[in-house]
Amino acid sequence: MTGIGFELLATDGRARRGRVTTAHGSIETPAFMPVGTAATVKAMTTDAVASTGAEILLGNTYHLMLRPTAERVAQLGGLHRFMNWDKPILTDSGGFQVMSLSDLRTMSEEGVTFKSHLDGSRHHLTPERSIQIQHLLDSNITMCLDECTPFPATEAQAESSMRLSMRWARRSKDAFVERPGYGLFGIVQGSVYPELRAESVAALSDIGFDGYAIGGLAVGEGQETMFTVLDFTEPAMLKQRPRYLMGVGRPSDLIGAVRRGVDMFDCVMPTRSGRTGQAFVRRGTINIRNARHAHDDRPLDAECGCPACRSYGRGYLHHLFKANEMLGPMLLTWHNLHYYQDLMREMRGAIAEGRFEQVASALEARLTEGDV
Ligand SMILES: COC(=O)c1ccc(CCNc2nc3cc4nc(N)[nH]c(=O)c4cc3[nH]2)cc1
Ligand SMILES: [Zn+2]
Repeated sequence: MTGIGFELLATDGRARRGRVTTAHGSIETPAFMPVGTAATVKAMTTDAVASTGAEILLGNTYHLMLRPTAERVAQLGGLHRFMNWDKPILTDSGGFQVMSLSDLRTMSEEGVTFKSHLDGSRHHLTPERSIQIQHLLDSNITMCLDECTPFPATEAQAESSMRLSMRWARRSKDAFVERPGYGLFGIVQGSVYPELRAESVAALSDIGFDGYAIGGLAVGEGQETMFTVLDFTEPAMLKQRPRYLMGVGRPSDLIGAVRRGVDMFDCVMPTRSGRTGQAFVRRGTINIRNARHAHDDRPLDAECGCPACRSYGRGYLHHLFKANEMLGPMLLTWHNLHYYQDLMREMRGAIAEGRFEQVASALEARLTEGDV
């Protein structure tokens, strides 16, 4: 098998149950990837991440090229060895992070030049350099360097941005070193415009990739627009290849996107909001810092089997956050990741049994019960 493998095991409507196979193991889909930006899923050991059921992590080219550099990670055995995670890793290519984190950046046909948000040093990222960095990291799934088209964008702006990304996709593919168990994903752009999305899907399919990400979403367009874009983009995408919706999302986003044929997800939501005291539970969300949890001895979610819910009450978690104790962010991060994996596992089972719509509607109905 050169590249990565993908088996489509079952479908239920447009929802898909599949399996991605890589050199570091397989991933059951639909799958959620915890974000491990700087070679760590913040506040979690890799054993803790594995205990939630996660089978693949996301790393970031942008952060790791700045610190400690890709060459240092390679020198120390690659990202798997470096961070003690022996399962698959996907790395984003850096374009999105440059635009959202660095300053003084200039875009050209060649690539993007930017100043580090850490120390102001200048850096140059091209498709070729991004692919080389992800190779040095020993990433199982490499992402093409693209431009995430800002939202909103006029059709002309979106067209020009998407076509640049398609030229960069060709250069990324030419720079990628094919290895069994390692793959390269293209990224569909085109903002909210059906013809541009279709042109991008066709361009990437002609080049040929191991999987196809849907980029340019979760950039402030809102859930309804995101679903509309999925509704007209997904049908044109190759069925025998994984689809990855970048940067998504909240539980209701995941349910709606799985319903529309997405196989893979990543988002900082469960980890970043966990650190600020927001817990995702089956009935909605809980802000543990709210005074009404101070005397409540119930677990965050009675149906959750995570270490936080098994051993601690809301009153204790409330105390930890009020006292700014580091165990607070650790436990809420662990809970959120565990809940996200439970949600994906429940959807995988439902698709396999042909009960997706029934299960998804019930999950969505419970979520609207609000802050509990
Ligand atoms: C507490 O939660 C948060 O702070 C928080 C912040 C941002 C997002 C949204 C992230 N959205 C997003 N990430 C993305 C990453 C991307 N990478 C590439 N290469 N190309 C893209 O086209 C692209 C689009 C994205 N959209 C979600 C949650
Ligand atoms: Zn829990």
